[in-house]
Amino acid sequence: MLKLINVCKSYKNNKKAIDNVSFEINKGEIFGFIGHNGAGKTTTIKAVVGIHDFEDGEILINSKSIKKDPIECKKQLAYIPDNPDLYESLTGIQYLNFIANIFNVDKKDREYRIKYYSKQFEIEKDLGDLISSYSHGMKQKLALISAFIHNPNLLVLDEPFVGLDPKASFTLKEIMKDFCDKGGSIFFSTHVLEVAEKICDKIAIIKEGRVLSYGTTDEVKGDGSLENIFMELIDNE
Ligand SMILES: Nc1ncnc2c1ncn2[C@@H]1O[C@H](COP(=O)(O)OP(=O)(O)OP(=O)(O)O)[C@@H](O)[C@H]1O
Repeated sequence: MLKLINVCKSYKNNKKAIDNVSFEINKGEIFGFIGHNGAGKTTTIKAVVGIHDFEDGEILINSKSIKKDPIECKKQLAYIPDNPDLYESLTGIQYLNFIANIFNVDKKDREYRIKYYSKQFEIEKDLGDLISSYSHGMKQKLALISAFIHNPNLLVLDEPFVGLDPKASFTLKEIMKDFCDKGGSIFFSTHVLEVAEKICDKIAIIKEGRVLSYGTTDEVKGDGSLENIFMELIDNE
């Protein structure tokens, strides 16, 4: 579903933010991307979703190149950044309909998905209110609901658990598992190692733009905990 082959990106200062990053996410897999602050997670994510160009390598979404076929790739995915900018002067429901319009989602499907996900995240009764009146967590929930509106094949989430209360975090984990059980794929970054260890099929650990470890969760953590392996790799490499 998503394949990165030796992807390199530098910013204007010529320092490589990501260096030869390669990994693959298959249909039905949850993939956790972990690394310290400034490791290159957001840069990789922005390259995957077509926001950042990159000098070398290739990124394929469902076998299509994000460089050569960006529209087809973007139709397949939904991306939620770590600090989503929503249109504050719209109500929640107006925003969700706006996103549904962009992706040409028909009335029946959008109504069903809006109802289903807003109920799951318990913001059904707030959808008529202006986004400017929402708390940080409510905005995060609205952004997450918008990601499911067009039933994407690939969900790309940058730090999706930040700002969510424990109940909403639990709900999101359940929704992520359900989404992948139905054949979707998820690529997400996180600093919450317990969550990664619990829900991910595969994990990559990145440091200073290079992938230090990559494989199934069991392969990456071996006999230890993910936290131990992470600390070891980050301190020693
Ligand atoms: N717009 C930019 N211009 C120049 N350098 C940048 C830019 N964005 C990121 N970088 C640099 O690229 C490297 C990777 O940053 P990135 O934001 O990808 O890290 P991250 O792993 O997402 O970090 P965090 O966990 O703090 O969000 C860092 O050295 C950062 O300073």
